[in-house]
Formats: sequence, C-alpha cells, structure tokens
Amino acid sequence: MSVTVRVPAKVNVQLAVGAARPDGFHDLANVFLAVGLYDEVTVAPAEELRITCEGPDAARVPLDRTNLAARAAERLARRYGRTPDVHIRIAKDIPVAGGMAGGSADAAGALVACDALWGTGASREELLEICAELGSDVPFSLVGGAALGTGRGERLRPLEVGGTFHWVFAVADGGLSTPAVYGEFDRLTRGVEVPEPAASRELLDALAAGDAQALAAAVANDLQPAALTLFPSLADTLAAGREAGALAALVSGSGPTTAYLADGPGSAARIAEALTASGTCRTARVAAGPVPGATLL
Ligand SMILES: C[C@](O)(CO)[C@H](O)COP(=O)(O)OP(=O)(O)OC[C@H]1O[C@@H](n2ccc(N)nc2=O)[C@H](O)[C@@H]1O
Ligand SMILES: Nc1ncnc2c1ncn2[C@@H]1O[C@H](COP(=O)(O)OP(=O)(O)OP(=O)(O)O)[C@@H](O)[C@H]1O
Repeated sequence: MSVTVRVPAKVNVQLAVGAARPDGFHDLANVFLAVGLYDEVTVAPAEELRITCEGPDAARVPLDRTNLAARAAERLARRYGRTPDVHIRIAKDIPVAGGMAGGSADAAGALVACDALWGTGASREELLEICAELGSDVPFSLVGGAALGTGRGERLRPLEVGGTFHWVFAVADGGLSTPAVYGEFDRLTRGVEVPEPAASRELLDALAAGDAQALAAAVANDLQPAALTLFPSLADTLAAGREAGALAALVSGSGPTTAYLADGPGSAARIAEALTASGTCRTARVAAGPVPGATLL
C-alpha cells in the first residue's frame, strides 16, 4: 500500500519585507501564486523512516532527517503517538534551493500523504499548524492557488484570481541560501527606515481580473536587490528575459531562480527558448498558475 501526493512550486508575485523582528524573522506581505511545476511525494510502510529522491537535482537533496519531508512525517507521527516508519520517495521536478519552495512542497506532500496512509484524520487546521512549524512557506504549499501570507508568511488569506497567468522560470547554476538572502536584505537596509509590509491594491486587483499587463506593472520583490548582490549574474538573465519579450522579469522569492511573466503560452515558449539560448541560465521551464496545492493522486 502506498499514497502519492502531488505538490506545486510557488512564485511570489509580491514580496514586501519589513524590518527584522526580535526572533530574526521578517514580517511579510507575501503574495503567493502556485504554479504547475510539481514534486510527487510517495509514502509506503517500511521498517524505519527512509528517504529516496529521483530527478535531475536529486543529488542536492539531503536524504537524512534534515529533509523537510522527513521532519513532516516525524511531527505528524509524534502528535499521533506512533513511529514514522515510512519510506518517503520524492520525485523532484522543482529546482532545489531556487526560491520556489521545493523543500516546503515536499514537507506539505509528506504530511498529507502520511495523514492518508496512517488514517490519522487530522483536521485542516492541525495540518496547517504543523506546516507553519516546519517553515514559513509550507502552509502555502498545502493550500496552493493564490494567497496573501502575513506574519512570516505562514498566516494565509486565499486570493481570488480571474484567469491563468503564464510564466517562464530560468533556473540558475547553483543555489542561494534563504537566511543568507534575508541577512543581505538586513545589511542593505541598515540605517534605513523599513516600512511596514503591505500588499499592493493594484496587484490584488490585477490578480482578481486575470490581467497579465496590470500584474506585470505591479509585481515587486523586496529581496531582489539582496539576491542580485549575492548572485550578480542574475542581472544578465533578467535582461535576457526582458529582451525576449517578458511583460515582467523578477527574482523568484529568495532566488536564484528568476521568473518571467508572458502574455500567453506561445510567448512563454518563445521566452523560454530565448533564455536557454542566451547562455545566462542552466535551463528554462514554462509553467502556468494558479494551480491547486497538495493533492492526493
Ligand atoms: C523567501 C520566501 O521563500 C518567500 O516566500 C520565504 O520567506 C522563505 O520561507 P522558508 O524557506 O519557508 O523559510 P523558513 O524555513 O521559515 O526560514 C528560513 C530562514 O529565512 C529567514 N526568514 C524566513 C521567513 C521570514 N518571514 N523571515 C525571515 O527572515 C530566517 O533567516 C529563517 O531562519
Ligand atoms: N525535500 C527537500 N527538497 C529540497 N531541499 C531540501 C529538502 N529538505 C531539505 N532541503 C534543504 O533545504 C535547502 C533549500 O531547498 P529548497 O529547494 O526548499 O529551497 P527554496 O526553494 O529556495 O526554498 P524557499 O523558496 O521556501 O525559500 C536545500 O539546499 C536542502 O539542503
């Protein structure tokens, strides 16, 4: 008996970052959109907790108990007084350490899969609580669609979206550490008054209307200057995407994946081709959103 859950990647269409809090985290206005690049997490009973991973980036995924999927299984097991004796198999298609919440997706996937396998019957609220303990992005991986995340990004309000948005993602050679990018944000804003993060009205309206041109004018990522300082060649990738006709080009979350909004599937395919040919990224992927969150297959 095994259970498989499919979980999407995310792009942050707006990431407004406040000043560092006493606990080191930053308050956010984080507008998430789930996009159709997926990991699949399969769990099956085993002698003991074990993780394997397949896919082009598999070598960069930890297979010990630091893997977020393992931690998710352990937390659910502990809560229900059982042992997490499962084999977790991750079929990884989401770029690793790319700012697309790949690890978070696997955590949400493992949680939903173990809940189904063990018949724990945890409520949605309970699952969301465990997600928030595992990481700021994990609750969104569970719910998908589009949502505004406040607090450190874990408190979600679903957002209405009036259409499908077409994206290209340029995967960089190498990764960026999320804490390092937030740390660089702190360094760059030292001595500066950082405003309270707030979602942009124009951006929420553009999402609700399904209007790609209006969304392109409103997308914003406060972590972008920090990501560019740590990974300067991303400026060349962004320029190549703009030149290829992207409506907007921005760093995805903490990077180094960059995201390009297209005005339809045809132009997305052309932008992806141009980005690949530009030699400024490792590969380019096309994906549309919103799509649902963690889903049992
Ligand atoms: C950049 C984003 O991906 C945008 O969605 C997220 O804010 C990061 O979410 P995540 O990877 O789930 O992050 P977590 O695992 O919760 O935190 C990792 C580290 O990122 C920094 N961090 C994260 C979220 C937040 N609101 N403020 C922070 O300063 C902290 O240094 C923290 O120790
Ligand atoms: N299941 C997992 N898949 C990938 N990386 C994982 C996983 N569990 C733990 N990690 C560790 O987490 C680090 C960040 O990987 P991940 O792919 O989640 O980054 P990310 O997409 O930048 O995350 P986010 O967008 O949420 O900040 C990796 O370098 C790896 O060491």
